[in-house]
Amino acid sequence: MGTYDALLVLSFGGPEGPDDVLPFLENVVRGRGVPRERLLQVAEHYQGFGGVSPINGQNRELIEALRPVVGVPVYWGNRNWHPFGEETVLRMKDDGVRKAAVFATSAFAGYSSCRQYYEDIARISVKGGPELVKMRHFGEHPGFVAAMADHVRQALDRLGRDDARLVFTAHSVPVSMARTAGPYGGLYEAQLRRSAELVNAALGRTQPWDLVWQSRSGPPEVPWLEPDVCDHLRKTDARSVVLVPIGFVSDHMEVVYDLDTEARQVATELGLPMERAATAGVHPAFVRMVRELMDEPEPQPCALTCCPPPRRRQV
Ligand SMILES: CC1=C(CCC(=O)O)c2cc3nc(cc4[nH]c(cc5[nH]c(cc1n2)c(C)c5CCC(=O)O)c(CCC(=O)O)c4C)C(CCC(=O)O)=C3C
Ligand SMILES: [Fe+2]
Repeated sequence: MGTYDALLVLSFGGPEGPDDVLPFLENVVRGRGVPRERLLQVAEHYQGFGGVSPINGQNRELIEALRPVVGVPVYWGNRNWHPFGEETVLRMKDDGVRKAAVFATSAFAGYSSCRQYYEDIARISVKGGPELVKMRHFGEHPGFVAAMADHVRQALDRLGRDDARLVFTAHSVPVSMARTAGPYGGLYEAQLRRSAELVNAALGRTQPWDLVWQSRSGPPEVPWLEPDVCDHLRKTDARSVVLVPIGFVSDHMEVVYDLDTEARQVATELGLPMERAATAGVHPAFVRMVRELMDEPEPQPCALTCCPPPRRRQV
């Protein structure tokens, strides 16, 4: 059994009831200069779903699917909500785990999607506890691509039209963060484009596709990646659309609110036929990919200079 004696699924975390919502959001934006109005607005998105983010259920399902496949104990820890990574690592230490593979539930390069997970690992690591080895980016891995391609195919079938345009979406980030992603910059967007191209190719499609952004936050004067998915739907000349949330590995709040609620409403207003492809979730090819990542030679950690944290406004 490889070099790892456990797997740690390291994720974002999400609220599990109405009273969790604000404390969770405060954890997310601690020291990040997200305006209070945005926070309250996002709180409403969560309250619309009974204060429960789908992300925890998705992670529980993923972990159950991983257990029989990875052959070592699987642990779960989050950055922003219970079970916190800090507590999980103490449990791993008690259990005598020596060296754990860390699967961060985020596929691409960038501060929010990669560096911040290294920061989590540094923060939660304890003396005498397990060594935590973060697996590499996987957005271009054949397992991720196969899972997404399958889900796009299913969405195309549901749509039942031959004029569909694939509109890939990912979480917007500040332009400054996109510029400094990866060792040479621009890697978040570059990896997303390659991943989208691979999914398109796996489907045998040669039609053009789009990559657009969603879920922007931050103060309005700070530029974030554009166009926003809803603006894009208003402008597109496509006759029908499949939204493909390539930037997310499971159907969490950004997907069920920003796509299935907001973007859906725009499409309905426009009379634009639209389906949303499922995220990778617990697709068998995606689950197998995690095992394959664990069997690879131990990855070199990203250089400390890549994907630097954004400069924060003083608060
Ligand atoms: C690139 C990226 C991913 C994709 C990679 C990955 O999947 O990791 C991602 C995922 C997620 N983001 C999530 C939730 C939130 N993100 C926020 C804020 C922000 N995200 C950012 C970026 C990203 N975020 C950024 C640059 C900010 C601005 C503040 C900051 O610089 O940090 C805020 C604060 C409110 C708001 O501003 O919207 C919330 C609540 C959830 C959980 C959803 C659930 O509960 O189901 C998930 C999976
Ligand atoms: Fe986010």
